[in-house]
Amino acid sequence: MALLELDGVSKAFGSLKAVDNVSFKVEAGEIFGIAGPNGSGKSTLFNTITGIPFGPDRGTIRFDGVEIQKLRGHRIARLGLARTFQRETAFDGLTVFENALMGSAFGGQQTVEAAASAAEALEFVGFSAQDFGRPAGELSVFQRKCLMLATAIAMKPKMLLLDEPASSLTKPEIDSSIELIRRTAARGITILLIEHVLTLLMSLSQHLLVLNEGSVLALGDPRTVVADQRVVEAYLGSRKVA
Ligand SMILES: Nc1ncnc2c1ncn2[C@@H]1O[C@H](COP(=O)(O)OP(=O)(O)OP(=O)(O)O)[C@@H](O)[C@H]1O
Repeated sequence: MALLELDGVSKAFGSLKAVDNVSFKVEAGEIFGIAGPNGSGKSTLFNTITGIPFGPDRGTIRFDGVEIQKLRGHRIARLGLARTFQRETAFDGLTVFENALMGSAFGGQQTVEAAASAAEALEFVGFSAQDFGRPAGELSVFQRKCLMLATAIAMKPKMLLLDEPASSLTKPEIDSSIELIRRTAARGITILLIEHVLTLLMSLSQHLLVLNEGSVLALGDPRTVVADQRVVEAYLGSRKVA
């Protein structure tokens, strides 16, 4: 049984079909990539899956055997589905540790366990104990992305939805992100990943889905998908993908 299964999922804003009849499956343990041009519906798709801030208008979403398309965001999170956002979101006035604690507490853990998971997740993404007391507002963009990831990992999710984890990063930071996502998957967390940076998608994903104008344009092995002429025309232009 797939860990996540979408069947005919749609979401419209007025007459704009932002997500249009999308179906796919993500198997437990894999890294599944989603690409597509600006405005193709990637973030809206994540929103409909997580219920944050809204679910789909139509279609079925099954996570770990449970239909979630009508559940509220916090219920979905507590089933083990966590997400990060395109823009680095953190509570700037709270410390690094308090931010991660928000994740483990939101995930439903009690005080002692929540503190331990927060500390472990922060160390896992590269924070030292000295960083724990720093205000999140002091962090660099890369560190804020790491904090957002740690906050999600502290929830102890079965699956993590990462929305453009490499945006606004330098090449060495992108390489560090690739390594971090790989290590996160090695913890047994299934990953659904939206990204514009193709090197990241190509080096990490076992399956790649390309959205165009809200619909699935191509789905399959990443190398086959990026060689698909429709994908080249819609998304890659004339750029060659090594
Ligand atoms: N809350 C909203 N209200 C109205 N229209 C929206 C809303 N959210 C998204 N849209 C529209 O839905 C379409 C899909 O947007 P979405 O942000 O999902 O695309 P995307 O593929 O994630 O784009 P990008 O790569 O630029 O982040 C766009 O035309 C966008 O303007």
